[in-house]
Amino acid sequence: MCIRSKKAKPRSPPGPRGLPLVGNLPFLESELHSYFAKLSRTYGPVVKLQLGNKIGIVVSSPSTVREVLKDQDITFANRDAPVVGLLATGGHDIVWSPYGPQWRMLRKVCVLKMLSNATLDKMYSLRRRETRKAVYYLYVNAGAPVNLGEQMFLTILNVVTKMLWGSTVVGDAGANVGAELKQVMSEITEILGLPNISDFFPVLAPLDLQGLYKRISKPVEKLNGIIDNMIDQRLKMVKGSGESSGEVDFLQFLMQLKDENDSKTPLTLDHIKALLLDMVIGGTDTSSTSIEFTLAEVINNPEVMRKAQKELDEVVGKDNIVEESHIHKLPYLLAIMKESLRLHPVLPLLVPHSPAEACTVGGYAIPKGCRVFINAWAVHRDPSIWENPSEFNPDRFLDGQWDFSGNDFSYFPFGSGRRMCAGIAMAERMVLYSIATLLHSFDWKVQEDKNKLDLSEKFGIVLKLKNPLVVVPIPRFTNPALYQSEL
Ligand code: HEM
Repeated sequence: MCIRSKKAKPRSPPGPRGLPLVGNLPFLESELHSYFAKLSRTYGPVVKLQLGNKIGIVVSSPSTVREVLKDQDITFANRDAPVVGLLATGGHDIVWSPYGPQWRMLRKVCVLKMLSNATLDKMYSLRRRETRKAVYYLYVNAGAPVNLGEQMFLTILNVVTKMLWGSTVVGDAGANVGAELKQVMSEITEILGLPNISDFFPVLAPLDLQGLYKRISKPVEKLNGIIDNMIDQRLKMVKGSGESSGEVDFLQFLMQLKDENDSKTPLTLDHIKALLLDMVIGGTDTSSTSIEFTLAEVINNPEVMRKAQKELDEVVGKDNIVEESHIHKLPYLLAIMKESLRLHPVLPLLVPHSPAEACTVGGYAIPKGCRVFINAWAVHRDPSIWENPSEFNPDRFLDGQWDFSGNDFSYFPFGSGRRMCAGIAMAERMVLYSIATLLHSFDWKVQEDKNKLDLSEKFGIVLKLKNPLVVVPIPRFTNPALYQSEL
């Protein structure tokens, strides 16, 4: 229910003046998250922007975020889908579906079945294998600078795609698909991150003035081709004519679910394709970028690295390798992940929400259908909430006061409420297991000509490090057998 005052008509939120027709569009800065934080310091926790024909609302205090994501959760459960985003998934996926029966059915399949702890447990061997391969690669290249961000992206991409269709493609075919996916995904995410006139002036959308729709069409077509091919191969396997490694994967599971067809809202092939896309696009870049930021922060804070390695040595030992079963015994490591996601929430403005009806937030009028940016990045660095907010200090999370549940509106890196991240369980496993393995297996040094790593951020659909994380791994184990690719 929307909260409406019966007395005075609520005022429009304050915000910077714009130009006729285009409004504030020409003044948007490329680092949107820090620009919005600056506006909030001037205009307050609810700011209005005129973005062409569209109204943008920036929300950036715990109490106003709570009004949006908790008190009026249902009203704000819609998305304002970008034109190019809809082209990629046809609107059949979770991320861009409007709040309704289709979204509910997809989310249920995803959270309760595909990404449940039970299913994720069954897939541990896949995550382990890919992580061991990465460790071996780093060992072989020890002592020399490696692009750790790129390595982590490839590792997570392999983990995610193996979980999606690992037993569908076997051998070299899998590696080729990985390389092709990396290419098309970087093209798609780059275009998704660019402001598009078609979103701000829907009447102009058919003209595609910046050519973004045309540009994204090619990689989207390729991505669809890859996924169609996976589905074809899986269908052939069902008929008994394909190879299989014997492991269960999401695609296999979704095809079974489609055939069972026991829901009022049936799962179609279009849904399956769109769900796979959500997992690849939504799951890979977010997780690998978090790993990258976390390692970069730890390397810049040698005392944190020392404490993390001490904890790992005590729990895992130095003549053993990290397993996922160790993770719950590593509270300092969890505090490191939380602190990294506080300083660098990889979706700093979440995914834009949109109210289904006019309502009020912070006492201001919020029009139906506007684009709401929830500035998690600004809340996570608010000095009235966090002591020395720009300092990387995992200790602040050791008392367990904040978690990933989204119940506290001072800390919500995965969002909160109905539309919060559907992949938290998987993200937590992949990120913690990777950073535990990287810190346990290696010491990390910056390149000789540098004292510290530059942690400047670059805004995009996913917040990234501006400069690639190039660092030097130094093996910690005396027994070289612990670095062999698969133990
Ligand atoms: C560290 C890694 C990750 C972070 C920080 C993260 C964060 C987020 C955030 C902030 C949202 C938007 C919440 C909102 O708009 O209110 C989101 C949505 C979503 N995430 Fe994640 N995510 C991560 C990894 C993953 C993974 C691994 C998957 C799946 C494999 C995933 C699947 C999704 C989906 C499907 C949505 C859309 C939910 C909906 O609209 O109902 N995410 N995520």
